[in-house]
Amino acid sequence: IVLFITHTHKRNNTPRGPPGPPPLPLIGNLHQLHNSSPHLCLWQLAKLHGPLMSFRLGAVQTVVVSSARIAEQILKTHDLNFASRPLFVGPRKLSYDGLDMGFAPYGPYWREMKKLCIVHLFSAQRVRSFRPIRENEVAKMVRKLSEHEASGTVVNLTETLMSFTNSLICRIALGKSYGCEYEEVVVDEVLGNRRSRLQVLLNEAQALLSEFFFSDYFPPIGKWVDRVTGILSRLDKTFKELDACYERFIYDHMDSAKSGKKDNDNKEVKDIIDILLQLLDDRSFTFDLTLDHIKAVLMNIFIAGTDPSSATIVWAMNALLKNPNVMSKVQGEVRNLFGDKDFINEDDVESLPYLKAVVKETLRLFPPSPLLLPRVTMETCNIEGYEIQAKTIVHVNAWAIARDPENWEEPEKFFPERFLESSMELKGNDEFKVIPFGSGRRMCPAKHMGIMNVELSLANLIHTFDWEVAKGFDKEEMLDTQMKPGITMHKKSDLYLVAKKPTT
Ligand code: HEM
Repeated sequence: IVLFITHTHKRNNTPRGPPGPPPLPLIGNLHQLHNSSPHLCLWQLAKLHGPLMSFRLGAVQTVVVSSARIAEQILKTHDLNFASRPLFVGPRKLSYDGLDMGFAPYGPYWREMKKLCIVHLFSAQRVRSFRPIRENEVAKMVRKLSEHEASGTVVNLTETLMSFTNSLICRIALGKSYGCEYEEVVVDEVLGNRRSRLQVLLNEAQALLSEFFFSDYFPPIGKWVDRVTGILSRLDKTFKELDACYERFIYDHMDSAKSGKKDNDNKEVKDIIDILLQLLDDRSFTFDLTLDHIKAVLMNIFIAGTDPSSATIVWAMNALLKNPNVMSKVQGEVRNLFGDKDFINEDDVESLPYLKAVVKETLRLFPPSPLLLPRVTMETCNIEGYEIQAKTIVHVNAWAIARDPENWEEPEKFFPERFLESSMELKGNDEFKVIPFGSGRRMCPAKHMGIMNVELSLANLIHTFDWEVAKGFDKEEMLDTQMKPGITMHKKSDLYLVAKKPTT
């Protein structure tokens, strides 16, 4: 009786956690999520349980935020307490035990690594220095597409854009496109398009970063299950191959620095490895920079730098093909101003407000990281009267927030005009209605680079060509908005299109 009374008293006086769906024994709410689009399942659940919802995945307590008001609490008011990341099995391995910037837990090491990245890799001056590479790679892509246009052959635009962003990031990070020297793999059965081995490895790493590892959710038996399913050996194999690639890139740079010959496509522009190798002798950091730190940063640049940009351009083209009025308005803007030019450069893009609005509207409706990257609480705290325990995993559903009818008129409509009338810059620090780059301390440090990649390539794609869905493909099916599973939200069906010379 004494135990019963003490227990009941304690329970009545314990602050309440956020509401949520009742968990099943052992698995919790795992059965309510499916891997291909967890943000959609969580959005539906949030409609029933509210914008601050808690649930359990195996042994892991999780909270999901689905409104701009609560996102502001998490990413601004209490940002410090929510600034850490959980180091799950996949990210732990691929980030050399959290030596990178994206997956490292919050603390003195992450702060120092962030300083290094912001000052040396993502500063406005550094991003400007990569401009010739961006313009050169976009021009190369347009030349390739012109060959298709001249011969009237079908283009897999999704694959073209993946290769473009991969090639761009290779030149920014490594000085040249290494990928092609590795064995190539056919990835497109219809047209026989191929991807370089490096691209295939990065895609595998991307998949592994969001794969379900039992060890993360069922600690005592999980490792054993992961061994049996083979996922741990898949992770090990990908890690070893990628590690060998990074090592080769770094040693090639060291060799050419010793010999004084720059084996590079970039002429005067310093690439990311050049910059990081110079920092090896810099004693101003609180830790000794090693090759593993450089490899971990390279992983971030490759994974974060390639997929979100190509996914966004694909979603933008998909939306424009589905909305011909918007397509002709944005093409009108570009062609009226620059009709006589062969190439739209980065200065030209600055005078295209409607194109910029199209990119913002794309990022609102199709944020490439719909749940941002997961956070973990450092201490127990109180949000809107609910207690959130320390070590709770937190997902911010940027997808749901950007479609909330409380904040957006006709939220499902692709309507770039809504951004012409507002000064919203997707910065996230004062506007939480649309946060494709996250916000607060862990916000994307390369927002400008990401937006510039998307705006420049989109401007040239729609300026140089008119686009149609290729004959023999079902238009409705191809332009649907289904997504592939993964840490970045890619469109499920590839865009098979025909590029044509503009008629007017
Ligand atoms: C359209 C393009 C891009 C989008 C939409 C995007 C989006 C994001 C998002 C949502 C996050 C997590 C933010 C949070 O947790 O609050 C993030 C983090 C990050 N992004 Fe981006 N990103 C883009 C391009 C890039 C590029 C080009 C790079 C680098 C070359 C990059 C590097 C990073 C890094 C290093 C982080 C981790 C930051 C940290 O945890 O401290 N991103 N990005």
